Amino acid sequence: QSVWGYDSDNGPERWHENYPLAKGDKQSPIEINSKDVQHDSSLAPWHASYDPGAAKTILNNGRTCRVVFDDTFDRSVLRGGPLTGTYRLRQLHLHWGSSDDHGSEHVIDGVKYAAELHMVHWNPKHGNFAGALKQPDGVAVVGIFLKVGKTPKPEMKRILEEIDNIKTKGKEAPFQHFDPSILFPKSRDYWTYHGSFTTPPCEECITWILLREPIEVSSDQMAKLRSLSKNGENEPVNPLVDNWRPPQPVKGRVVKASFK
Ligand SMILES: COc1cccc(N2C=Cc3cc(S(N)(=O)=O)sc3S2(=O)=O)c1
Ligand SMILES: [Zn+2]
Repeated sequence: QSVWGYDSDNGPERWHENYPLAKGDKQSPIEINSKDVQHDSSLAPWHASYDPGAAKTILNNGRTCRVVFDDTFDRSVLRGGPLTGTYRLRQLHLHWGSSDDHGSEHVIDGVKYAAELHMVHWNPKHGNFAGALKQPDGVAVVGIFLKVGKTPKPEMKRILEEIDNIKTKGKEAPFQHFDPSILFPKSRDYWTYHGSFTTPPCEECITWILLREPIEVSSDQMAKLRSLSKNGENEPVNPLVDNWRPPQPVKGRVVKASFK
């Protein structure tokens, strides 16, 4: 049993026992209510320029399915939007539910999406990732909501095709020649606010950029994601589902919107 997880004995309500930052006042995710959002006309558009050759591997770490990228130089970068400078893409991963009616971490006007995809970037001006964690502007995460619909986005197929090779905890497979920007929806509209990792250690070093337009997946694709296991090979099957943290107190933070 790992120190933290999403079960009753090691889940979000108990993370603060080993990770005190979990009780901070800039925690993520949060519930976004459009009536409280402030349109900021000074917010610039954001730009991602990713090198498909930077993709390395896909892994099941027992808590999520993660694609890892080469971030040893400015190879796949995010800039603009609320960000100052260039942020390097390090990894992407997902959070999902046990059924299509929930699974996202951020909740928008009461709506929970079936899943939420996070693209994690860090600011190399802080030397390395560990250094970036200690800075309020150290990390930028682009969040994309996954909605179950009739016209699933074919670009998700590449990730889901790999699931069969990483069924159990600790499994890893090569994952190359992949440009994650194909996952972006048409609209570049976003919300942005300052928050934290949604998992321990819960550092408050993240500029969140949440895309307003969800991408569509099929119910079968969601079932594929739910076929991942938390357990290792030859251990009792423990489905990897509901790996999301519930919304945390906003504590006076203002969410800005790039759109009216
Ligand atoms: C010192 O190693 C560290 C320190 C801090 C975070 C992490 N990571 C593991 C969880 C985690 C959760 C992320 S989320 N859901 O907020 O986008 S991003 C992320 S991580 O960077 O891969 C590793
Ligand atoms: Zn995440």
